[in-house]
Amino acid sequence: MSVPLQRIDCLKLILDTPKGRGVFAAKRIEAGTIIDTAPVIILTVEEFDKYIQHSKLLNYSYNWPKRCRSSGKSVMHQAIVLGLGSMFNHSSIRQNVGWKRNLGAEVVVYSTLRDIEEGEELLISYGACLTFEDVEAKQARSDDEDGQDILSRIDV
Ligand SMILES: C[S@@+](CC[C@H](N)C(=O)[O-])C[C@H]1O[C@@H](n2cnc3c(N)ncnc32)[C@H](O)[C@@H]1O
Repeated sequence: MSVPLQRIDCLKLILDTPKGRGVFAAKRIEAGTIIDTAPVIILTVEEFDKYIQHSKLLNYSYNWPKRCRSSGKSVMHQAIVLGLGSMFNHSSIRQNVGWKRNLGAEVVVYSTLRDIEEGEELLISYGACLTFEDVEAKQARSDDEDGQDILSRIDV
């Protein structure tokens, strides 16, 4: 069995964003473009519970459903995504890259959800359960508080 590995070459890694390292477009990328195909390392439940969840690698793991050989039931595992897949930052409102697990090939395929302009960050959604404070949510809250502050000073 072989898996085609696709990655576009017009990307750059910026090291010092407010979210740490992040992937940016070095030129315009059209909607529907495959950005990367990232192989994963699937962890056993024990490996994750005993070691990985207590380490930095927790921040680089994805839920990975796997069929149990004996029961035939699907059991949720965790997988570490290799390469570029681990460098995409999260946005709840500005995500421009979608991702899909290919369970058989043990890869995650990332593709653009819309046209992305040169200089834009490539952002995915990690879902609702974040293990860190989202800088965008923090920014939105402080913008909101500034608005409330201005309103409270207006005499009506
Ligand atoms: C998969 S890594 C992404 C690459 C990471 N920035 C790095 O330098 O290794 C996930 C980590 O990036 C950071 N991160 C991603 N999205 C973020 C966001 N919206 N707000 C704050 N930190 C974010 C968090 O530290 C998170 O644990």
